[in-house]
Amino acid sequence: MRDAACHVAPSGAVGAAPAPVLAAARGLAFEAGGRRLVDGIDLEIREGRRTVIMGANGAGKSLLLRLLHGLIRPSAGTVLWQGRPLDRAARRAQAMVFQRPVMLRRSVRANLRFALAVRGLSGPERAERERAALASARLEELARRPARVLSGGEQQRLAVARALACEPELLLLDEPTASLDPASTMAIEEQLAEAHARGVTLVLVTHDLGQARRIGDDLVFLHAGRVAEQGDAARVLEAPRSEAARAWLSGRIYLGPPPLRPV
Ligand SMILES: Nc1ncnc2c1ncn2[C@@H]1O[C@H](COP(=O)(O)OP(=O)(O)OP(=O)(O)O)[C@@H](O)[C@H]1O
Repeated sequence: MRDAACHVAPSGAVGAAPAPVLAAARGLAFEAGGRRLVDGIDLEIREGRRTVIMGANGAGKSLLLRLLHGLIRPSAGTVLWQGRPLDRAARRAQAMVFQRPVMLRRSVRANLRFALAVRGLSGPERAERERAALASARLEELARRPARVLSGGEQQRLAVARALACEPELLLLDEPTASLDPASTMAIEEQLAEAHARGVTLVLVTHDLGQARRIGDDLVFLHAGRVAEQGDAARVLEAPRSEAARAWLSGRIYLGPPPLRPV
């Protein structure tokens, strides 16, 4: 990942070649309502890394995630996937999990089946992925229950398992544990740890400092639609260099520049 002058090597990899860049943003901007909400973002997501995105409410974290996933089109700049502009095939190599799980009005099992059906898998392979997803979400006992009656934590475990069942190379998560209790949060983090161990690259938006410490390899701190700071997660959390990150991490309210730019 990089800002104006900062390239971040994978942590602990002194002298080792950095992992290849999987996804990148180049001069990424998004405008709406006469304001530039995301402004000039440059970053690189490296294969197998866990990147945490933090910043105050309204800093542009969700917009950045949506831009990276191709859900919204940038007003300027580009999202690259393995060095090429993001296209349909690249989007299929990604999955996204939202703060509020989006469940079909069907059973837990049918939600998994629906996600897998569009992937052109053989019957046995679909059945195996379905079994593995139910196990990783610890929902075997609830497989026949309507997904929408599950608790918030159960639904989010299902959402993560469903996204991972499609075997994405990159999983983007937008505050997946924001409304969950510590036990449910830990269950989601275990799913993410398993996925990471299998080589899935993770990008996670969170306000939870403990979670950022537990999960983050790299950290991108946004302020007013721009990257205020990025680097090794432990370093940014312990010794932030930007005033925006310093203020936020110490619980102060920072209203300093740059404001969201009118366009
Ligand atoms: N389609 C849109 N049209 C106009 N403004 C928008 C649009 N989408 C987002 N915004 C605004 O852009 C800013 C950034 O939104 P975003 O959802 O990315 O923030 P965030 O950092 O994820 O915040 P939070 O931590 O509260 O979830 C907010 O001020 C929001 O109101």
